[in-house]
Amino acid sequence: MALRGAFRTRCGLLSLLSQRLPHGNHVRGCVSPFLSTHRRNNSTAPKIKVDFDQTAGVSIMTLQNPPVNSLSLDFLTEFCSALEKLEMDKSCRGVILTSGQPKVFSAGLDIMEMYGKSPERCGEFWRAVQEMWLKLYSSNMVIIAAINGSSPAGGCLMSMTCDYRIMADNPRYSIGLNETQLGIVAPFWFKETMVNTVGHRTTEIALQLGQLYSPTEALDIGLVDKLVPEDQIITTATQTMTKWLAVPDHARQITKSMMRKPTIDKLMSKREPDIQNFVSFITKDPIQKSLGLYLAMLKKRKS
Ligand SMILES: CCCCC/C=C\C/C=C\CCC/C=C/C(=O)SCCNC(=O)CCNC(=O)[C@H](O)C(C)(C)COP(=O)(O)OP(=O)(O)OC[C@H]1O[C@@H](n2cnc3c(N)ncnc32)[C@H](O)[C@@H]1OP(=O)(O)O
Repeated sequence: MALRGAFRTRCGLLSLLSQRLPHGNHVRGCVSPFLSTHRRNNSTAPKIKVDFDQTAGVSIMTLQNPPVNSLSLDFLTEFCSALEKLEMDKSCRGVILTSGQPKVFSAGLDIMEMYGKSPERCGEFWRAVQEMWLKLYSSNMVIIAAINGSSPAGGCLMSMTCDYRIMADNPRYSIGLNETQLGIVAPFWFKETMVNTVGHRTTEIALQLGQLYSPTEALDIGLVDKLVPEDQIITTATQTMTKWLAVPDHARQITKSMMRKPTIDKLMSKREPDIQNFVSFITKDPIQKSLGLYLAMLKKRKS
């Protein structure tokens, strides 16, 4: 993908931005003309499809927020509500997360939710992002990601909250926390989720470079656990789920909690300051300009 190439160049968008961005304070509604016509998915169709196999005790949650499953406020609200229902249903012991969109698992946080929005709206959005992470990372259910497409930034975060990650073996797909490439910063709980997944040193390199990995590279560093041909991703996830569900729930759940609790507690105790940090950071002029340029680049590479 052309964009992946751009992400990997040292003299990419970020250095361009550092040369061009003026310093400034808060911004309101700096929407550039091209964005006013930016196609949005305002459909009221369900953004999550849940197929529950009662016999197996497993649900498949299919993300269907076209075109790229970006994590908008509406999407996150619907996702959290669907996950909560499954969590409360004792007959559901496992969830497979996958995408109904071609080539993309999730494009990450919806950039339009962070661009030209009021501080109040940004705060509401960030609370929903936190909620998604908290619900997934602390779930008692076994959650397996069937990553059937690219999964940058928030999409990678979502995948990393799962207990096991199976990715389609397609070199055109990529996964990673590429926030710095947008001129933004992965917050501490994104960082800690990655440290818990691939270790400190790999995370240090990955986050500073905003690195996106091919499936093979992701497998090498342990960002995903298994690669399979795309048409085998759901059968492999189902087989893997059977293995995980063979372990007594209470023992597995206590172990999972023991591994994840320190990170969860840290966000729980800092939720409000984390929202304030996000709002004050994202509404700054240079950050808004950086996001605007990134959106323009996304748009331009299509033409
Ligand atoms: C003291 C300091 C403290 C600092 C810390 C404090 C706070 C932290 C601050 C900020 C944290 C923010 C964390 C952010 C996390 C994120 O997730 S940001 C999102 C990052 N996502 C990306 O970079 C992905 C960009 N997209 C792509 O690379 C590609 O779209 C693709 C996913 C690979 C799919 O490619 P393709 O199939 O070719 O599709 P198109 O590129 O043509 O896209 C179709 C349309 O979708 C639009 N789009 C794509 N991604 C997004 C997105 N994430 N949000 C919104 N819209 C998106 C794209 O522009 C196309 O639109 P049009 O059809 O042109 O209208």
